[in-house]
Formats: sequence, C-alpha cells, structure tokens
Amino acid sequence: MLVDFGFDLAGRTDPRLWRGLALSVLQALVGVVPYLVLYFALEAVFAGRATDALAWGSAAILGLCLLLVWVVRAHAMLDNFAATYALVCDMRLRLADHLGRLPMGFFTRRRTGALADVLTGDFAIYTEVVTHTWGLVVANLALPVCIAGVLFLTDWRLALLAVATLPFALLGAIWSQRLLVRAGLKLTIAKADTVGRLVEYIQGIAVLRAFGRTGAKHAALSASLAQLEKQSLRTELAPAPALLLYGFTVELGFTIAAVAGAWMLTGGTLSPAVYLLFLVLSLRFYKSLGELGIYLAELRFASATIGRIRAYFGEPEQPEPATPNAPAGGDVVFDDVSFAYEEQTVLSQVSAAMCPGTLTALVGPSGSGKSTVAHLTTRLWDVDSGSIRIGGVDVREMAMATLQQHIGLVFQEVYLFRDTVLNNIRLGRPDATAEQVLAAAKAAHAHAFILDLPQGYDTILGEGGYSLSGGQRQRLSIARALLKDAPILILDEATASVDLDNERLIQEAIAQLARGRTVIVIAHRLWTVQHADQILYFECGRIVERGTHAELLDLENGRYRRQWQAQQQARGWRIGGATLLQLQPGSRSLLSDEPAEI
Ligand SMILES: Nc1ncnc2c1ncn2[C@@H]1O[C@H](COP(=O)(O)OP(=O)(O)OP(=O)(O)O)[C@@H](O)[C@H]1O
Repeated sequence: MLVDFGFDLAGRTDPRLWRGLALSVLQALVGVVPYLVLYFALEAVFAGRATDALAWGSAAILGLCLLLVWVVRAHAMLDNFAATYALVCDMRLRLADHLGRLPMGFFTRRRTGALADVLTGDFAIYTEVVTHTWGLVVANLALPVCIAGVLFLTDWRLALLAVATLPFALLGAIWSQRLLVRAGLKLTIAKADTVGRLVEYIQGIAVLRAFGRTGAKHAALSASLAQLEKQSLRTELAPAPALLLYGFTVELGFTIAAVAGAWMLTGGTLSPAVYLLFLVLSLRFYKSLGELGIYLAELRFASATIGRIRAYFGEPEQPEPATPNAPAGGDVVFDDVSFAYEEQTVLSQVSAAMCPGTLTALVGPSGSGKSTVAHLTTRLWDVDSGSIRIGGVDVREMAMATLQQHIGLVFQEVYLFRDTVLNNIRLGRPDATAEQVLAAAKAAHAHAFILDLPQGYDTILGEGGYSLSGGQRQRLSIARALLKDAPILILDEATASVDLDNERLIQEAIAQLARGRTVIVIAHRLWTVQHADQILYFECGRIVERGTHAELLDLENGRYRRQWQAQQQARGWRIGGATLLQLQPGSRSLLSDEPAEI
C-alpha cells in the first residue's frame, strides 16, 4: 500500500475521521465557487453587461463562500484532531498491553531507547502527520481536481495543456517519497540510538560523574548525537532533488499552458475572460499541487513510521491456552526442566518438588541458574523441555492471570512507581482498602518508617519522588507480597544488599509471609536459609546437592559444606569464641532465632 494509515492498530475506526475528510473535500468544492463567480463577472465585464447588482451579488457570494470555507475547515480540523488523538491513545494502550504479553526475551534483545523511541517519537510523528498532513493532502488533492474540472468545462485545450506534465510530476513525487523513506529509516535508527544513550547517560550519571565522564566527555553519547545531527540533515536534504524535479515539472505545465493561451488569445480563438480565469485558477491549481508533493512525502514517511509500530504489534505474544486449567493447590514441581536464554544452556534436567507450608532454598554460585528458576516459574520465559507444574497443572496450561494470582514475588531490586506509598503497596492487590494496605505494611515492618515520611502513606515515591533506602524498599515490596496473599512466594535475594539490622526486620517480615505457603528463597548468604525444609545447591544449571542444612553439612567435601565454611570464616563467625550474631544480637536467620553451627 502506498500509504499505511494504521488505524486498524487502534482496534476500531472513528466516524469523525471520515467526516473530517469529507469536510475537507467539501472545503475544496466551496473553494472553487469564487473562481466561477469571478469567471461570470469577467464575462459580463468584457461583454459590457456589468451592473451594480452583479457586483454586489458577486461580492455577497464571495463573502458567503469565505465564511463557509472557514466554518467547514474548522469542523474538518476539529473532527480530524479529535478522532486522531483518540485513535492514537487507543493504539498506545493496545501496544502497551501487547508488550506486557511478550516473552521477556523480546526485551532483552532490544534496547530500552529503541522501545521508548517508538512509543513516544514514532507515535508523535505519526500523530502530527495524521492530524495535520492528511487533511491537507485531501484538500490539496480535491482542489486541483475541482479546478481541473472547471478548466475542462471552460476550455478543454488549455486544460489538457495544464495537466500534460502531471504524469512526470507524479514520478517526481514517488521518487521523493522513496528518498525520504530511505533516509528516514536511517534517521530512526540514529534517533533510537541517541534516546538509548540518553537514557543510559541519565541512569548512569552518578557513575559517570565519579569518573569525570559527563557531557562531551561521554564519548558514546557524543558520537551518537553527532550521528543524529548528520542523519537529520541528510533526511532533510534527501528528497530535495526529487522535490525540485516535481516543482519544476508542475511549473513547466503552467508556463506551457500560459504561453499557449496567450497565443490563442491573440489568434482570437480564446476569450479574455476565459484566459484570465485560466491564469487565476492555474496559479491556485499549481500551488496546491506543489504543496501536495511535500505533504505526500510526509504522509509516506508517517506510513513508514506506522510500519515500525506495526512490527511491534506483530511480535508473537507468549502463548496462552485456549482452555486454561486451574491449579488445585500451591505445590510447585519442576519436572526434568531444561532451558537456554539464547544458545547457552542455563538449566539442565532440573527436577524438584516444593510443597505448601515448606521453604525451599536455592543456593549456589553466581550464574548457576537460581534466578532462572524464578523466571520460568512465573513464565517470564517458557521452558525449552520438561515442565513446571503448580497444583498439578503445567504453568503453560494456565491463564496468565491465574498464574500471576498464585505467585507473590520479592526481588532484590524493588521497582517503585511514581505514585504514593499507598498505591505502590496496592500494586499487590489494586482493590485493597487503605486498612488492608496498612495491615500489610505493619506486618512487613514498614508502617513505622512510612509514618516518618513527609506525607506518610501519601508520599510520592519513584522517579522524581521520595527515595527510600534499600531495606525500606524491600519491606515495601514484602508488604506488596503480603497484600497479594498468594499461595506461592518467591524471594530472590531479598536481603542481599541490606545491613544486619534491616536483614533482621526483613526476615521477620518474610517469616510472616512464609506461613502456610510454598516458599522458594534464592539466597547467597547461607545462614539466612539454614532452617529451610530443603536446600537445592545449583552449579552450572544443575542441582548437584539437595537436602537439609544438616544433611548437606554431613557430605564430605560437599559444595554446600565448603561454601558454608567459607562464609562463616568470612563473617568472622567465631571471634575469640563469640559469634558475630552474639556481637550483633539483632541478626537472626530466616524462620529461626538461632544461628546454626557446624
Ligand atoms: N536475560 C538473559 N539473557 C541471556 N542470558 C541470561 C539472562 N539472564 C541470565 N542469563 C544468564 O543465565 C545464567 C544464569 O543466570 P541466573 O541469573 O539464573 O543465575 P543466578 O544463579 O541467579 O546468578 P546470581 O546468583 O548472580 O543472581 C548466567 O550465565 C546469566 O548470564
């Protein structure tokens, strides 16, 4: 298709859009009437039939036409703006919804900047062109068609000469669109790169400042901006030769017809009134065509933009079952699960069962695949082989909403949205009452520090809002999970980066969460999970040891045993016979008050 309007992406059409376009055509029709009035007035003048009544009548019709054109144009614009903004709003929401259903691999393969550029920049270009340019294209197409009609009715010879060069002009228009789209594609890549670099720059500003690499000293950003500058200029200049050809061909038609008309006039085969009308009409005719060339190129550019947006809509969503099954219970079973993010296998033949009311700890070296277990359970990715069952049902056979209801998550990195504390906790259950949120915050040991915030529960958090410490963020995240009240709870290094005092508070909060649920804890600090019902030790994507803390410590040369000993030494577990926990009595292990020793 020459132009892709993309309205199907909004999932609906808007009648106001078609009405706006019909009004643009009406505007063109009304716009021709003054020229006809002028023609009849000129005929009367040249024939010596001019009267006051004719002059006043013509003036009245011209005034009326002006008013009508103004009213019709205003309505056309209003209809067009209202319809387009509403449709673009729907498109953005549908795309946001679609992105939420894509497998996480989609996001890791793309830079945030490229995505942000599509959602903001591409939609902005598209909106601008559809609101402003489309109406102008229709108006500048309808007007020359109407004028050409009048010209053919008054003198077909002149009319033929006037349109003779138009096929060549059309070639110029098509060429200019091609050039613009080609340059525009490179501009889009440059823009996405710059947006990505800017996001990276702002997110990493503290690091860059520490290393004195801000502003022009940040080479990657400077290079990206320079490339954007170069590509922007190229895009502006790219269609220039084709547009020049277009303009020249259009004006050549006028010149040929004007000269031929003058020749016919002197030869007595053309009346002065018709010639004058021709000159006036042709000026309007060619002006419209000249503008049309530019607007068509812009429209084509916008349709290339919608092509990129369409490509995102075309990304396959994570499959959902046609007839979903509901899990019966909260037990989690990994059955011979293997998985690779890209080429490299990350989990190999992992099998494990986790029952309600028990705590399973996943431990092992960095990169051994522990977090991947959480990713697969929550279907951020799908297993390559084997299956994960919850309550006897494969997670791929459940509706995504059911799966989400069944799992509460607490990550090391807590994302706070730009909203009040209350609503940040409510993320766990959007329909929760304020009382329920407060109860969850109290159980998560978050209530006290929330009350100390400037506006308590109404304090705005997130970007540009109030900042919380790592431990406070964690407790907020636990409050979210508590509020959600899901039968399965996954904690991914929830206490990894907090001090001992915060660790104690967080662990107490986690202990609240754990009761009666299937709990999976990913931990590096082994003392925090020593009372787990089972400990799975991962290495290179395989479970190489499993058992309770005591059982694993009994394994001669066991990996868990070695790691435990190394950690105890590192903590200075025994300092002259006293334990560190005795020195810092606030610290306790998960679900237990006492540290274990070997
Ligand atoms: N989104 C991803 N795309 C590609 N590879 C990934 C992705 N996430 C993790 N990996 C790789 O998968 C392997 C296992 O990662 P995973 O995060 O599961 O390990 P982990 O045991 O939880 O590590 P850590 O304890 O450091 O958090 C690593 O080699 C990691 O580089």
